[in-house]
Amino acid sequence: MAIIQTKNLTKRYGMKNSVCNISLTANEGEIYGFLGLNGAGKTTTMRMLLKMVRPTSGEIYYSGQPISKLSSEFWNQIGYLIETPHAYPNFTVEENLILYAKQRLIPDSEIKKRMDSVLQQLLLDAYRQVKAKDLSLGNNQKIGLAKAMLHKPKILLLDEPTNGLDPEALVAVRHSLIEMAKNGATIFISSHLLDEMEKLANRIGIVANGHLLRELNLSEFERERQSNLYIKVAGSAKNLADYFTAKNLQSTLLSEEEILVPGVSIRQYSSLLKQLELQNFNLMIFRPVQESLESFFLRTIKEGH
Ligand SMILES: Nc1ncnc2c1ncn2[C@@H]1O[C@H](COP(=O)(O)OP(=O)(O)OP(=O)(O)O)[C@@H](O)[C@H]1O
Repeated sequence: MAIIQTKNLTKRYGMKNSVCNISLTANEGEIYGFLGLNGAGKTTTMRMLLKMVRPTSGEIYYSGQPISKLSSEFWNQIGYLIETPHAYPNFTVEENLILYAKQRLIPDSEIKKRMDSVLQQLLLDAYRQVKAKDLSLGNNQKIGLAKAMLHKPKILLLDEPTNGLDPEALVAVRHSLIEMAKNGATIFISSHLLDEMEKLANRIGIVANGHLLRELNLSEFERERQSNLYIKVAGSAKNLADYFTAKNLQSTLLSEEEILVPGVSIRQYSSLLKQLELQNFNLMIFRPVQESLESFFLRTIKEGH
């Protein structure tokens, strides 16, 4: 079921379209990675989804309801992280969260339990009594995430949520978000951290210059990402590259001993392997490597222009 949907969403500032005819869909339980370079239009789209910015044209629907018709109770089911600072600087982490829980109308009897759970999930437990102004960048970001998650929202909108997080925190946040999505939450994340998104998202939207170039789910991405053949030889990979060139196959030299050959299907592997052995190439590694989301993203943007 479509939970977040936009139709021809557009935002113009002066003569420039920051967001141009974006039609996207995030379904129930999906983690949607909204990917784009700096200035692509991600935050502007997020702001429109959160009613912080009025679209120039186009529509936004939540669970099929136009955004203008949504009740205030509905907005209570949304959690978001969009701008810094996330907290009152002179309040401790705990004080900030209690204040926020009250604003979110979480019953007093529930607040401590929710707060304990979120602080533990986000590895923020040890900082409960620290004032927000004394926190590191990453821990400040975690307060923003804790606030977004505290009331167990059904929809989460997160703008660059993993900014400033260390590797341990990245894993913790990833697990928390995956767990929320498994429990039915729909999570819409804008990011340009593609390695992280590859581990997290099960639907991807690629935006460039305000346009949505591609939207695809995980199985479509699996089908479309290129498979490359990676070969390492004991000796000179340049000779191997020349051999492929003679066979009209392009290749990329990765180092003196390594080479990447795109566009070879796995069915061709055994005959190619035999040919290379016949040519006396001393093969050390011969295996497929999947194109990364980063490479797919850059290729999509390049082709989209
Ligand atoms: N209030 C505004 N007035 C004028 N132009 C704006 C305004 N807000 C955003 N823009 C422009 O819209 C474009 C998209 O900006 P946006 O912040 O949405 O990009 P982004 O994808 O979130 O980038 P980043 O990854 O750097 O945060 C940019 O060219 C930006 O300068």
